[in-house]
Amino acid sequence: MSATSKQVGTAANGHSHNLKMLLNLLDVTAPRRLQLPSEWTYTSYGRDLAARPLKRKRKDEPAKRRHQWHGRSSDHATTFYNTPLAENKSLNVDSLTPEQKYVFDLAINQRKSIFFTGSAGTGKSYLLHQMCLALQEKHGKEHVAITASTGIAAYNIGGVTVHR
Ligand SMILES: Nc1ncnc2c1ncn2[C@@H]1O[C@H](COP(=O)(O)OP(=O)(O)OP(=O)(O)O)[C@@H](O)[C@H]1O
Repeated sequence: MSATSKQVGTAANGHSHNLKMLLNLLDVTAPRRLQLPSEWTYTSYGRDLAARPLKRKRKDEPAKRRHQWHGRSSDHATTFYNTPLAENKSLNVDSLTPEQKYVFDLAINQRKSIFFTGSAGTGKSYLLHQMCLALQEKHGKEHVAITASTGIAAYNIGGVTVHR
């Protein structure tokens, strides 16, 4: 009976000790005095501390680079020409494969609304860039909008997200 009580007592003490350790670790009681390196801290204050240099860095980024990543430019053509895929690429219809040429012709010459797809690396992005270049040449850069449903997809094709 006494052994059981002792065991219970020890367990309770252990819990309280563990709780104290946890509170110390999380520094719930005094978050403002937290001095641990940011990667060791788990309080919201610690996360704030860790995020501060990133926020500062983001603020210091040149405006042009921010436009490039977040597509905040109203000039879609500027964003398009800043993407790695579009760099050093000019309109070259002769470079297209017969399948690419077929799709290109449907969209650009026959003005059809089209959906094209294919396996990875079959040249969809390349074709899309060529079509964008052709449309920009035909109608002017400011009249061609390139959009995608997610930020990463938009960045890949030099566009902006649809909701912008
Ligand atoms: N007609 C072409 N002439 C020259 N290079 C091409 C042509 N078509 C595609 N490529 C090149 O082939 C590679 C793959 O093409 P691309 O990235 O357009 O494929 P994708 O179908 O968009 O791939 P993913 O589905 O993985 O995004 C790229 O390096 C691209 O420049």
